[in-house]
Amino acid sequence: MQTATAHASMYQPASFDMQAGDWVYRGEGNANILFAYIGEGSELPGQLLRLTKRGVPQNTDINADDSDTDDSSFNKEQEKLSLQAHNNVVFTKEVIGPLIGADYILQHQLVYLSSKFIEQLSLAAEPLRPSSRTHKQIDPMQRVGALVRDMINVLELTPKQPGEHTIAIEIKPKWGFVPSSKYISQANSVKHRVCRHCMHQYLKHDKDSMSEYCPIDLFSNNCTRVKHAVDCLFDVSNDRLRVFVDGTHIAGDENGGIDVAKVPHSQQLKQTIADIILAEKLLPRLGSVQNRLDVFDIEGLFPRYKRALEAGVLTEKEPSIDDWLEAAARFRQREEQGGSNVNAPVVDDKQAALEFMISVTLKDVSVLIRIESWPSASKSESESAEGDSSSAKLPEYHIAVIDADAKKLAKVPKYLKNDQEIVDRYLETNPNVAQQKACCEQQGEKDI
Ligand SMILES: O=P(O)(O)O[C@@H]1[C@@H](OP(=O)(O)O)[C@H](OP(=O)(O)O)[C@H](O)[C@H](OP(=O)(O)O)[C@H]1OP(=O)(O)O
Ligand SMILES: Nc1ncnc2c1ncn2[C@@H]1O[C@H](COP(=O)(O)OP(=O)(O)OP(=O)(O)O)[C@@H](O)[C@H]1O
Repeated sequence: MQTATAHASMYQPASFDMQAGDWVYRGEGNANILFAYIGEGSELPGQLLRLTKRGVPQNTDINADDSDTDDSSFNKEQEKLSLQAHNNVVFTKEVIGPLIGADYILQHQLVYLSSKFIEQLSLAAEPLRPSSRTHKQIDPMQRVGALVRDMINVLELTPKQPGEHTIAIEIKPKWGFVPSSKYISQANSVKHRVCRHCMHQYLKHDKDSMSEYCPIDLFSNNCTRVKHAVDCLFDVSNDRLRVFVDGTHIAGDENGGIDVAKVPHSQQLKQTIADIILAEKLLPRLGSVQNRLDVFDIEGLFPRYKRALEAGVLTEKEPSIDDWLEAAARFRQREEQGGSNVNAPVVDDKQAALEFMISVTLKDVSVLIRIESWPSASKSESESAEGDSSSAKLPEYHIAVIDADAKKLAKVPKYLKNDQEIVDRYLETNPNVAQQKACCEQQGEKDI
C-alpha cells in the first residue's frame, strides 16, 4: 500500500496561468462548484475547474471577534483545504478506482490558485447561481483546485456533420441494492423490501413530483428493467437525470420531466442510454460494492461507530488519506481471501465505519455518459427506431463517474437519524404492507 507521503509527490499541484476571465460558471452540487475554461491558451481547453464551497458565514457583524482569523489560522485553514483537495483526488483514484474500475475514473490535476482569482470567480458566478445553492459560497480560503476533463461541453474544434450533436447524460443513480443486513430491526423490516430511494421520495417530494424511477431497475442488468428505469428518469427527472445537447442543459418540461422535444431522436437516445448501461460493468459493480461495504447497515454500524469513538480508535478528527487507503486495501484483501462470512465479516469497529463511509460515497456518485456524435452515424434511423437493443451498434461514447470524494465521518449520527426519518415517513404514508412497493433485485421477478 502506498502512503500519503508517496502520494504527496505523485499529485503535486501545477501552476498554470489562471485568469478569472477565462473561466465561466458551469454548475454546482452541494459541496463543489465548477467552472469551464473558455480562454485561448493551449493547455486548458476542455477542462473544468472544481472548487470547494463552504457555508456562508451567519455572523455579519463587523465588530465580531476576529481574534481567530490571524495570519497563522488563515495559513492553517488554507493548508487544510489544500490537503482536502489533494485527498479528494487520491481518494477518488486510489480508493474508489479499484472498487469500480480505474477506467471509470477521470484524471484530476491539482492546480494552484490565487486569492484574487477566487475572488473574481466568485463575483462573476454569483448572478448565475441557482438560489437553492446560495446558502453556500466558494470557499475564499482555498489555494488549490482540481482540473478535470469537461464531459459535457463541446469544443468548437470538434467538427460535426450537419444535424449531428454531442449529447451528455448525467445520472445520479443512488442506492443500487435492497439491504439484507441482519442488523436491521424488525420495526424497520420494510428496508428489506422497499429500496432507500423509493422510500426517500416520500420525505423529499410531494405526491405530484414523485418519480416512478427505481434504482434497483437501473442496476438490474436486465434489458427491460434498465430501459424502464431510463424512461422513468426522462418522465420525472428530479435532478437524478440531466441531459445536455451540445453542452446546453435541457430544462425540465412542465411535468418535471426532460423536455424531449428539445432532444434529438429522444426515443432512440433512451434506448441507447440503456444499451450503454447494459454494455458496461459500471452499474452492477457499483451496486454490488455499495452493498458489500454496507453489511451492517446504519443500524448495525452506529453502535460500532460509537464504540470506536469511545475507545479512541476513531476521533473527532476526520480519517487521514492513509486511513482510507488502508481500509480499502483491507476490504479488498478480505474479499480476495473469500470474505470469511460476507454477511457478518469479522472486522474491527474502525474498519466497519470506514467501509460504511466508502459505501456512502458510492451511493452518491453521478455517472456521466458522453456521446460524441448523435444520432449515431453507424445506424439508420429506421433500424434504431425499433429499439432492438440486441443488435444495436453503440455510438462512440465515454462513460465515467464524478463526485467520488470521501464523505465526512462526522455525518454518521445524521445518517442514522435520516434513515429513521425515511422509514417513518414511508410507513406513515404507506401503512398497508400489501400496498407497499417491492423493489426486487432478482432478475425477472418484477413484471414491468
Ligand atoms: O443523503 P442523500 O441520499 O439525500 O444524499 C445527499 C444528496 O441528496 P440527494 O441525492 O438529492 O438525495 C445531496 O445532493 P443535493 O444537494 O440534493 O444535490 C448531496 O449530494 C449530499 O452529499 P454532500 O453533503 O454534498 O456530501 C448527499 O448526502 P450524503 O448522504 O451523500 O452524505
Ligand atoms: N467532469 C465533469 N464534466 C462535466 N460536468 C461536470 C463534471 N464534474 C462535475 N460536473 C457538473 O458539475 C456538477 C457538480 O459537480 P459535483 O457532482 O462534483 O458537485 P458536488 O457538490 O460534489 O455534488 P453533490 O451535491 O452530489 O455533493 C455536476 O452535477 C455536473 O453537472
